[in-house]
Amino acid sequence: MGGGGSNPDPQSSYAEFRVQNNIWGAKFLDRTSWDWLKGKGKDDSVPSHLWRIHDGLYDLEEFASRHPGGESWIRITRGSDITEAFEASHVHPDVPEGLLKKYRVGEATWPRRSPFTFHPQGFYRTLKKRVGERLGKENGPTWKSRLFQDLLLVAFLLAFLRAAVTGARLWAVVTGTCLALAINYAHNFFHMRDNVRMYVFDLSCWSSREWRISHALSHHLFPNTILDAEIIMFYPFLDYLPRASKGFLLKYFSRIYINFLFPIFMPLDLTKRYLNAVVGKQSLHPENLLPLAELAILAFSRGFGEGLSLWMWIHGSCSVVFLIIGLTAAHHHEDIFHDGDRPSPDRDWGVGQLQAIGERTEVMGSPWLSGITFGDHILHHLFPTVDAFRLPALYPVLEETCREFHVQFNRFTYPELVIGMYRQTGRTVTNPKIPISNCE
Ligand code: HEM
Repeated sequence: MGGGGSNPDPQSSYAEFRVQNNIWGAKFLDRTSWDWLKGKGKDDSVPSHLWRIHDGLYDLEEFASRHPGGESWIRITRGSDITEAFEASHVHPDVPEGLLKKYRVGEATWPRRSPFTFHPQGFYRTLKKRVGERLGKENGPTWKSRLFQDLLLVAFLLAFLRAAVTGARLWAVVTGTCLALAINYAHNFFHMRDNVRMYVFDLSCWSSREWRISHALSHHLFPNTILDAEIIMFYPFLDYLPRASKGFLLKYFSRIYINFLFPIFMPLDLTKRYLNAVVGKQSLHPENLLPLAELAILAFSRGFGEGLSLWMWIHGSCSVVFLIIGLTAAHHHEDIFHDGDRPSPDRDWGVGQLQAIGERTEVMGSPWLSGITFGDHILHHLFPTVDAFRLPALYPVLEETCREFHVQFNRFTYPELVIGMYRQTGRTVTNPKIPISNCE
């Protein structure tokens, strides 16, 4: 990252190492969420049996199984710095912070590798306090939210049955579209404490368990930096970072050919997961078998060849719809911070989030539309455990705090973000102007 004294050194950072050495071919199977976690642990230099939060070292082994948010969040992050995850996950921090004291075993004497800070009087902590007060005790899913997820699931199941009975490609495409919308919303649920609706995500070729790492712990906490696993998800086909070394193909043609690769990205991820399971590099969990169960149903009703073809149409369409919505949702535009651009002098984590996100004006404040198109993105990034249906009520608090700290959040129309996304793929020059500043 450009600027900022405690930033990770790009040359030694595992994330950068992965971009340069671990992309494709023989190393293809190594590029997983679990590898990102291992790399982060290496970068953070935290003893492998402990967890770091701010400058404290904690032994959370015994606490993990009692963690109200779910055991896995704690287990998978052992041996790393979880400051950002801890701060962002607890909108009511009093109880978690009180509990922490019990598990403190030492002091971390080396600086954090993260570029971000959480000053008690800074932007994020101030905003979080106000948001906590505004929400009251409740931040989990509302009944409307649960109903919405269930309706999206039912739409997928009905379309799937229709495709299985008729064998029609059109119904396979409708099924894939319904699936993409259902998993977009299911992403709201995998950020929360463990719950059954988060597994809707696993009906697709993605895995909620892996996305809790590559998306919740990586992308969400370090958006558009080299610590963001999603920023290099499409490398070497596409590179969103403004690098001078970008070759001719990446610079001029990736914006064209990437569209033709959309249908295969999600099925490729599933293939990688299964291959890694075969070679013993990762284990499969029951929810990872859901796409296979879909294939079995289709093969049973249509025969293997036609069933496989339908399955590919469903997941190819899902991949296209999901990626079109996801890539144009909020993060890629030339006026949005990408690693290498000059960051704001205030390294507050919340300000960093504002710099790396653009809000789409068309869906802002409307959870029914935002939920299926990754809208209300800024508030969702800042408070990922708060239900999508509770976010619109938080805009007045966000706006008031932005005014007070002299920061603003980016707003774009959808066409601006689509055009910006394609232009960003060819950007080679870093942005010296600070997109959002509260210091100059
Ligand atoms: C990797 C780090 C962590 C992550 C990602 C995480 C995630 C979560 C999530 C998703 C929830 C549910 C939030 C909700 O429903 O509002 C939660 C709740 C909670 N977590 Fe964590 N957590 C982490 C670390 C910790 C630690 C270290 C502690 C304390 C030692 C802790 C204590 C709690 C408590 C007490 C709650 C319940 C809070 C409430 O109901 O208001 N968490 N956590």
